[in-house]
Amino acid sequence: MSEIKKIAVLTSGGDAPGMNSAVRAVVFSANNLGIEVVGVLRGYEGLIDWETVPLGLDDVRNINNQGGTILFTSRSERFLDQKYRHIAAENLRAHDVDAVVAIGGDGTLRGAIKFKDEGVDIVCIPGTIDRDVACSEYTLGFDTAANTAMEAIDKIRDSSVSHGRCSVVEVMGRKRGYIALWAGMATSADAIVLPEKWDGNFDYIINALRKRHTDGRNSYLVVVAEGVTDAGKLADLIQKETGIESRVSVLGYIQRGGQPTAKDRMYGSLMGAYAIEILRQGRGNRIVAIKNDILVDYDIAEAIGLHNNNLDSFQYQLSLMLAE
Ligand SMILES: Nc1ncnc2c1ncn2[C@@H]1O[C@H](COP(=O)(O)OP(=O)(O)O)[C@@H](O)[C@H]1O
Ligand SMILES: O=P(O)(O)OC[C@H]1O[C@](O)(COP(=O)(O)O)[C@@H](O)[C@@H]1O
Repeated sequence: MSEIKKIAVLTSGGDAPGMNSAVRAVVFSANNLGIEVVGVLRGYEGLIDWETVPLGLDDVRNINNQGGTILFTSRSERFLDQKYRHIAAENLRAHDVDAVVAIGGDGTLRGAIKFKDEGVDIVCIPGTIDRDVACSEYTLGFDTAANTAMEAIDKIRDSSVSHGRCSVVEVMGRKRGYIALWAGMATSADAIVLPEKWDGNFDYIINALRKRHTDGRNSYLVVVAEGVTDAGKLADLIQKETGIESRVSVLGYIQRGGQPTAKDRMYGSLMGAYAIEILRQGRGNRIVAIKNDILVDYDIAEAIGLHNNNLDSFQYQLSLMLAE
């Protein structure tokens, strides 16, 4: 890679708390090296339409505490089409941009791989509340989302206890159960239903709730990851099979919003700065990741090839034991 004089930064896919800290660190770190930064609006869509803003220090000074992403984001259908990726690459060349920093989840990574074929140097930062980027132990936004879910479930439990009901709470995470596991354990859920462990059988939940009912307990909490089943149907089933009055709460987008936790601000800052360090070293087509709590980076193609559908088995076993 030739010397970097100008870069573009974008956020893509689901917004995640901490993305702003990463953008801020990218701008500060680039500025330190005399590299110009343009912010691309609405993820890959903004590359295709060349919707950009210049980003200087004053543009990013007070964004650490903001949820969402100041650069906006999108799920770009057009970027799936090579014709539009070519237009995006031509736009970058026409504006003398040497490299792109893309902050997003596994879809953003898949887009980055394809974009590489258009001759674009790209460094990715894992940003998604789902924590589903296999190469990295952490993805920006997870901590904030898990805390938001925990606080919401605490409140739901207050009502559940008052009425002696069963609350079934659905949390986000696509095919991964990290938000459910963390929020469920933190709120002492009676059952946590995870995609990674789901065998299509609700009997163990029904039996566990029946036993609690018989033992005289008067409130029940089931946390279910969205990747498993329809939470409303599960609440209906619980009511039908156990006689416990049941209600469903789907937490939805509150899990994506709100002020980032210190962890997301810190990791956003670290990952943003590390992305610029990778480019300074003349390396492209990398993804920043966390391994053993240390910053590392992988070739994007190698990272995409990694699959990790396992949950930490100690954490999982503990979640079962604590729900007894
Ligand atoms: N196979 C692919 N080829 C090209 N672009 C892709 C591909 N998969 C995803 N993308 C792009 O990445 C964007 C973000 O991916 P998405 O799955 O929506 O969110 P996330 O990055 O959070 O997982 C998509 O909207 C699309 O524009
Ligand atoms: O914003 P949309 O398109 O409704 O997508 C909802 C999905 O986005 C997420 O909130 C975040 O996922 P990504 O970060 O992979 O985009 C998922 O947990 C959820 O399934």
